[in-house]
Amino acid sequence: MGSSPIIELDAVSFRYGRREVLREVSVGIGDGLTFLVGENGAGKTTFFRLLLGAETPRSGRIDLLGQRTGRLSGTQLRRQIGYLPQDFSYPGHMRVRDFVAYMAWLRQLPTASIDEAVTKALATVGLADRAGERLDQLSGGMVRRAGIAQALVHGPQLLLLDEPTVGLDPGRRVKMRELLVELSATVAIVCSTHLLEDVDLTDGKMVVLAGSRVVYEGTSRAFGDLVRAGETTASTFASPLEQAFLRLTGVDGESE
Ligand SMILES: Nc1ncnc2c1ncn2[C@@H]1O[C@H](COP(=O)(O)OP(=O)(O)OP(=O)(O)O)[C@@H](O)[C@H]1O
Repeated sequence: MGSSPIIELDAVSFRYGRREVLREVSVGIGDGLTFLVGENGAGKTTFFRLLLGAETPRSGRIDLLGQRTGRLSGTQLRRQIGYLPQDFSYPGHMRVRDFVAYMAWLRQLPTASIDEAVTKALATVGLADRAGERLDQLSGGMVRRAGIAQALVHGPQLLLLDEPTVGLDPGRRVKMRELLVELSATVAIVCSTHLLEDVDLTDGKMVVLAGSRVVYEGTSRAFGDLVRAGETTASTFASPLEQAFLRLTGVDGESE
């Protein structure tokens, strides 16, 4: 994992009205794969919206790709970042290939390169053989993969994926994790999840959000070690991984 900071937050605070979401959060994210982990409502989507300039921090500084977020133009954002929103809505009637091509065109990829870029993006996510099908003919996991294809088709420097595993069964979540690990060799990825099973504990980095703070920032391997070394009794039903998470986040049971 490289050390160049792609995302840097310095003492960032944000609230919706009286609801505090981030309190003086400082964190740096570099190359490779980073999992942004937090319970429902922890602020993962808000974190992405702040990066994208869709929300403005109340205080603090956010640098993205070496520039202060507010100063990046819409065009720069579209070209350099690939985003898969959590509530990924897609035109079901469109064919997979046409949809990804349309998204490439929106990101202002030169027309002459679109065909090749779409073919490459669909092959990368394992959808080459479904390119001619309508999106509403795909399974949930395939739709998410089409969502990733549209996010990376224009060759961005950074992929922001908001809960790409939502609604997927355990087998498909494992496949998604494998895909992200593979992709992260060529593009920096921040992937949010509330499911610890999604995190690759052999590689990559983790940022854990809870109580408006970053409660863990480090490699996921070190988090795994922490888990194995921990002797918590947070919940007898939780796996060791969940126990460590519950201890860090101070939550024992369902939130919200
Ligand atoms: N537009 C909004 N106005 C007011 N409160 C909001 C708004 N959007 C989010 N919130 C609140 O801010 C907090 C953080 O929400 P956010 O969607 O960022 O969390 P999350 O970690 O992405 O959650 P989830 O895993 O459920 O998607 C929650 O308490 C949520 O209810």
